[in-house]
Amino acid sequence: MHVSIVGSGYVGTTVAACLADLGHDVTNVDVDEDVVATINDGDTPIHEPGLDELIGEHAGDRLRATTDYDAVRETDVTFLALPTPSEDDGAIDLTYMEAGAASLGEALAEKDGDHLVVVKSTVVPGSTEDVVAPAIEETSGKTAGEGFHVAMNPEFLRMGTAVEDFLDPQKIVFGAREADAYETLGELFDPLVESTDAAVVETGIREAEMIKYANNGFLAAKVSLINDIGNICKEFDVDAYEVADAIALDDRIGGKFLRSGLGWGGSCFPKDTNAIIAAAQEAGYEPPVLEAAVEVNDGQPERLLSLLDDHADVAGKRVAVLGLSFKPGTDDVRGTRAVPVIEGLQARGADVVAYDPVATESFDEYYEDVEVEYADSAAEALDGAHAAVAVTDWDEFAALDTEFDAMANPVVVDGRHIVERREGITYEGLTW
Ligand SMILES: NC(=O)C1=CN([C@@H]2O[C@H](COP(=O)(O)OP(=O)(O)OC[C@H]3O[C@@H](n4cnc5c(N)ncnc54)[C@H](O)[C@@H]3O)[C@@H](O)[C@H]2O)C=CC1
Ligand SMILES: O=C(O)[C@H]1O[C@H](OP(=O)(O)OP(=O)(O)OC[C@H]2O[C@@H](n3ccc(=O)[nH]c3=O)[C@H](O)[C@@H]2O)[C@H](O)[C@@H](O)[C@@H]1O
Repeated sequence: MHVSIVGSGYVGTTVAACLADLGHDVTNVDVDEDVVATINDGDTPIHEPGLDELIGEHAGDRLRATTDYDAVRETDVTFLALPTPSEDDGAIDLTYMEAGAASLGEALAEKDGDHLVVVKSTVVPGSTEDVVAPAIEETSGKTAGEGFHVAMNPEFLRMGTAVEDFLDPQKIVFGAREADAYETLGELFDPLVESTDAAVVETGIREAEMIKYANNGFLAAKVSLINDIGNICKEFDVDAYEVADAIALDDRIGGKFLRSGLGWGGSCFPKDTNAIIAAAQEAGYEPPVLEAAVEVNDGQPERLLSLLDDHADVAGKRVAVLGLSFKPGTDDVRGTRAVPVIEGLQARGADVVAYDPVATESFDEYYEDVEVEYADSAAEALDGAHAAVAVTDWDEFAALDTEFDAMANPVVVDGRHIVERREGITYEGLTW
């Protein structure tokens, strides 16, 4: 099939390269000329394992990129993989979706024949039909359900394993109204359904939109619940990781997403929990469990710092921060817990020196206002430090050993259950 994908960030680029790999002819449309040039050169604009190989293989053949929306007319289906950030109050900001839909509508105005528009972005229930479709109608002069059709296909990939997740999904959700839309989506994803155990869920558009928030909300709340339990464990000198290993044996609970500590960050859990809470409030319902999940999450960095206060007065002292990315395996720093930790340390008067294996540059660019010294290695960060805090669970932090000997005061507060306890250091775990 001929597919266009509007927006070529983490999701749009991954989906485009994977659909090309499944045999489709794919065009990425993005407003960013650098992103477009990078893809056409056979390179990846984002860092994801396996993505460079796929783009290298298919660019110039079944995969291309352009800034020109007119290219969508040559395709049967357009996915919208545009950003859906938060407003100041946490509510979803749909301005990118509206702008993309308006440009798409202008291009479709001159297309004869049918076109399917699929919202891939995470949007609150109602957005596809009440915001995206009218924006396309306005500039195309066509009517949704006649000149073009809309559908919703949420994405569940994780950063760091995006290609693997897309090519081996547990479920594929098609939200649509008409049989034709299910059929087109079915045809598009058929190679994936045939080659994996993926379940296909055919549902309504609003249900598809909500499934994405339910998925992320459930996972975020699961981590907050284990953090809540972990905080209780800490009060009673109980190891929350031993408790988690035991409850994981009950398959109604399961063993995933039970790592307690500093809590969730990233570009999606924080924004999506806030967006669905704001949407629920707007509709007249206060969701207490999701609100509590956010509250527990927001409290974890300060709990870590208060444990540090028990062991060291860091005013005027060098403190090492180990890890800047929001999770290991990525240089993405959006929503990272490193920010509240660093700000809390600086509020205590500490001189922060931070180290991350890959995310130093992105952190420095993304958080221009956060002033820290960067080290080239964990050993350099620890050298002369009066305390260290572990923020990201990079494997290399588990291997640290004699590097702690160079600390001026060997206190380690671990927010991720990653540093090994050893002789000679005062070790404090956040929930164990
Ligand atoms: N990043 C992730 O792991 C996941 C993200 N999502 C959702 O997917 C959506 C997209 O997220 P990301 O890919 O992370 O965003 P991103 O910020 O990485 O990429 C967005 C791209 O859209 C482009 N763009 C902006 N306005 C445009 C316009 N008017 N026309 C054409 N291109 C335009 C930007 O230049 C950028 O390349 C969001 O709703 C997000 O919540 C869903 C699952 C996973
Ligand atoms: O909507 C999205 O963008 C994506 O959000 C998450 O993916 P991602 O943000 O890449 O990262 P996760 O691996 O889910 O981790 C999120 C955060 O939770 C934290 N976490 C995760 C698991 C755990 O046990 N404990 C824990 O603190 C991680 O450190 C990280 O900060 C979801 O897992 C994806 O399914 C979803 O598509």
